[in-house]
Amino acid sequence: MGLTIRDRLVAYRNLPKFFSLVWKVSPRLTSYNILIRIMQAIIPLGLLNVSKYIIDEAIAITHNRALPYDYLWKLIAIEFILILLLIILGKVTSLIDELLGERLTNDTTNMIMQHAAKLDLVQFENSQFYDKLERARQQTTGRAILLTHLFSQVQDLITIISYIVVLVTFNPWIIVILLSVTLPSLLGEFYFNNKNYTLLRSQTQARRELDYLSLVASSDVAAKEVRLFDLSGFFINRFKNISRDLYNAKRKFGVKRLIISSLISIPGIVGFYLVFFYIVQQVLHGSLTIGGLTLLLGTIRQLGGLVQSSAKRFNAVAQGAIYLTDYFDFFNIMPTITIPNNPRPFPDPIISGFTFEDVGFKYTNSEKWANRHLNFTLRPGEKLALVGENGAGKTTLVKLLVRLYDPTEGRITLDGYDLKEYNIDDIRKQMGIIFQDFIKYQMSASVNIAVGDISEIDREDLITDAAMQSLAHPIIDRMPNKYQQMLGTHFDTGFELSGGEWQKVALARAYMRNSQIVILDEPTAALDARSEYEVFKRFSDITEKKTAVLISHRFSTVRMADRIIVLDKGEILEIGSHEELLQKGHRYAELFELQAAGYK
Ligand SMILES: Nc1ncnc2c1ncn2[C@@H]1O[C@H](COP(=O)(O)OP(=O)(O)OP(=O)(O)O)[C@@H](O)[C@H]1O
Repeated sequence: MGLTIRDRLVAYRNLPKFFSLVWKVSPRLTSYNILIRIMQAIIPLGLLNVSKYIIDEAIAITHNRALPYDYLWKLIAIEFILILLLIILGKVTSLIDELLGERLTNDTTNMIMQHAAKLDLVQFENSQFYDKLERARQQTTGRAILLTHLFSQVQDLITIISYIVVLVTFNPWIIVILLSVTLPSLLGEFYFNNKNYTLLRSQTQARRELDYLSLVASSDVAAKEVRLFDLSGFFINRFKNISRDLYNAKRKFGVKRLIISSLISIPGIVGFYLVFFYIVQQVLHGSLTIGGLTLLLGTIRQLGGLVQSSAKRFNAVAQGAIYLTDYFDFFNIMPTITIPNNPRPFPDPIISGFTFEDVGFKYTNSEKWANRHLNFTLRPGEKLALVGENGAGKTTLVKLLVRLYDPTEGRITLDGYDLKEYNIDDIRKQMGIIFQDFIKYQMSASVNIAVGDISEIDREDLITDAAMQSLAHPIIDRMPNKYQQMLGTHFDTGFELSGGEWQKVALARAYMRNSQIVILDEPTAALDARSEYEVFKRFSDITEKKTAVLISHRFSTVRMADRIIVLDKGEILEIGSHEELLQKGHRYAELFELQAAGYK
């Protein structure tokens, strides 16, 4: 899809907002930038004028040798100073642009991170939202380039206006003629820039695939499979085919552009020589000096170049401005899970527990109920296990409990009051939770544990204690740098752990937090059976007074819980203790027997 002139103009409306963003990043650097650019914009005209006087004075001296040289030397000195100033100012602007650009990149990235942290999980699962976030994020360097383009554009416009004033003062017709003859090539420039943008946009998917192919063929993650399945030839060929198509499309477009833009530049050249002819006539008639001739010709030549480059930049600025729409839109997205004005204090200790009152939940992008008709109470101090087949709704239930989502129907109460009446930060503070897809932070072992309660990052004793409880301590103790050991493979000094070892480290996070509720959503799936048994045994000893919810597919673990909820297609099928459920002889008993038989 190409950009219409209207799209471009609409996008330009983002620019004042963008400017105020830049201003906020650094009012000082922005003011310097503007001041220096205004100077840079006016100096070229000054230079052309000084050259005019130099030539006229030099000619006057050749006609009359008796004239003093002082004035000529002064003019040359002024020209020298102006040129020097122009060069230095150019370098200063580059530096300021670079500094301001870097600060803009950092500040906008920071703002995106801050805003993203405020938003709800639900929003991250909406693909349109995610696209917006991704585009807002990816365009960070684009915004720094846009900044330079924008300032350069304003600078060039000032120079263009100063040139037009000179020409209009001499003869307004010159401008009329020049503009009309350069119009075709100007429009051509717009047309081809737009086509080029459309071409690049249409190739985005293919280019992304190229990036992906080169990544897969050379990444550490895929190296094992690529070798074993002998896939490198396949990837390389695919890369070659796609890149050849892209190259051909680019060449075809480039050649067409070259031919047409050469043809339409002819009227401009003819027009220029008509004006040139007219100006020379004026010199021959004595109404214009040689210096005047050079001033006018220099002005016309430079004006042509400036108009062309501004036209090109107009497009670049418009494209940058279009991406700004994504950026500003992203900040208009507000969290849907809100905090009440006068939140209730979180009970400490919890008295009657969490009650699910006919709770149902549907993900926004799905028609299916992930949970439905949930009615039960999680009592304080209770150890509750959730079991059920894949997709039965165990994780969703836990996410509702910690208010990562709000129920679609029904409500959850805590000590008799709706969970929505409490401050969400308090709820989260009181929950130590580890999910099955926990994050393996490419940071030190110590940080990997401290994330459980980041405010205690300096408390080595707490971190070690937590590691002892989750059985991670012996693993960390064996590593060369112990708790300061960088984990993962991303950095040179990193030490990769096995899946189960990572889980033990992540589990320590739950012990870091001094919370009333602990939730373990299958963070032990990669542990061997003995480790999982030990982890949970310890877990129930240590969390004796705490309320705990655990999700596991291993019945040897599940049976340790006080009560077990069996979920099926999002609904509660059975609820009771291990013995009660076995006695009932329904699904739980059936699944338990099935697993036990496997071990016989
Ligand atoms: N982010 C999501 N968007 C849409 N549907 C989802 C999302 N997450 C889960 N679901 C759907 O909700 C249902 C319940 O998923 P949930 O993750 O709660 O199951 P689970 O019991 O924890 O499964 P498992 O044992 O595989 O971890 C599934 O059908 C799943 O496809």
